Amino acid sequence: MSTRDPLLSVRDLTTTFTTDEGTLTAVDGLDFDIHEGETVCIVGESGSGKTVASESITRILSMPPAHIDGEVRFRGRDVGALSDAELRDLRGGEIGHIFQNPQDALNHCYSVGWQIVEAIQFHDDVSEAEARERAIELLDRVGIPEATARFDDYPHEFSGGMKQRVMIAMALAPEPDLLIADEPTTALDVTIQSQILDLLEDIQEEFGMSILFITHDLGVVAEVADRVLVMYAGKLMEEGDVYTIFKEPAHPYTQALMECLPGRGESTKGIQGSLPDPTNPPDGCRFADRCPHAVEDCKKGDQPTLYDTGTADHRVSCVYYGPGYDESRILDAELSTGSAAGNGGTERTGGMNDD
Ligand SMILES: Nc1ncnc2c1ncn2[C@@H]1O[C@H](COP(=O)(O)OP(=O)(O)OP(=O)(O)O)[C@@H](O)[C@H]1O
Ligand code: NI
Repeated sequence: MSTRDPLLSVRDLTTTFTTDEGTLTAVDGLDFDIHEGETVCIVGESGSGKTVASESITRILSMPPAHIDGEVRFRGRDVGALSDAELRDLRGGEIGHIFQNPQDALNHCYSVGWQIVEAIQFHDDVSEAEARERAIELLDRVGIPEATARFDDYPHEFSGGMKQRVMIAMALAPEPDLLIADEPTTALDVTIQSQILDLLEDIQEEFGMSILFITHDLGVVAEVADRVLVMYAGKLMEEGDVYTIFKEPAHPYTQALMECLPGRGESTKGIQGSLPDPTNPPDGCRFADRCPHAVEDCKKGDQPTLYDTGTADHRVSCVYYGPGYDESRILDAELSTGSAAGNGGTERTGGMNDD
């Protein structure tokens, strides 16, 4: 990794909600960077805080109920210090967002063409005719057939995959430097899903933007990521480049996720047990209750610090990588379950998923 300044730098990001059950900590002390042109994936089970983390960056979350602490810098600018108007400019400009459900993000009362025109004009002072022309180019670029003819169609006249393409066109309209994509393909069937992933990849190359991609699907991670952040119960458990994460997953949680990989979709059996109560997280490692390797130290104090594994830019929050422990116990345990990355259908022996 180079020493150039990151495009986005997030430090000690902590987002809490006030609920009837008490303070719910959705994201707890998250640190990460995104460099220019890079695709960073946040992966983790439902409820681990992926969406809240990504929506805390540009503060899409309404505040209150959310309370956001920590530091977010975009191109060196302190995002936390921006006014509401500046935040709106940031969201409609340098940072684009696409969501799982284009249904919710598109306005049913306007043609898709005009929604893109609006997105262009929000950012650029161009004539309506020019914005219209650019909107058609964008629709064409994201693979809407007969873009000119479809400009005046309403969202309901598009299929799910086509609607997602329209959303991508809208997000691209202001030529963002960072695109935040929160489960953008989860609602789509597998064929359409891979077309959309290919589209995002092509567009990224063409526009040179960075992508923060959120998914619970390691299959998708393998396809799109340069670097991976594994989140669990609001904490960063492991980070590394995509090859390292798939070849040498270091955290028992990451290893457990890998084991769910072949059954992509509904058939995934998942990891036994469930996430801890976010209003009352346990001491020690948040995953300790579900971890086959947990020892007493894992249930004491704070979440372990992120230890270097010895592989470049690979860090893991697990006591076994700290002083006095032998990490080979974890790494070898992983090896014995066979290569998890994409071999498909391997029945595993022993451990977490056994009933
Ligand atoms: N507005 C809110 N008020 C209270 N709690 C919230 C709110 N939004 C999210 N949470 C809680 O924050 C935690 C993290 O939620 P988040 O949606 O970020 O998870 P996720 O990793 O994106 O999950 P999924 O894969 O299901 O999208 C969860 O416990 C969730 O219930
Ligand atoms: Ni989410």
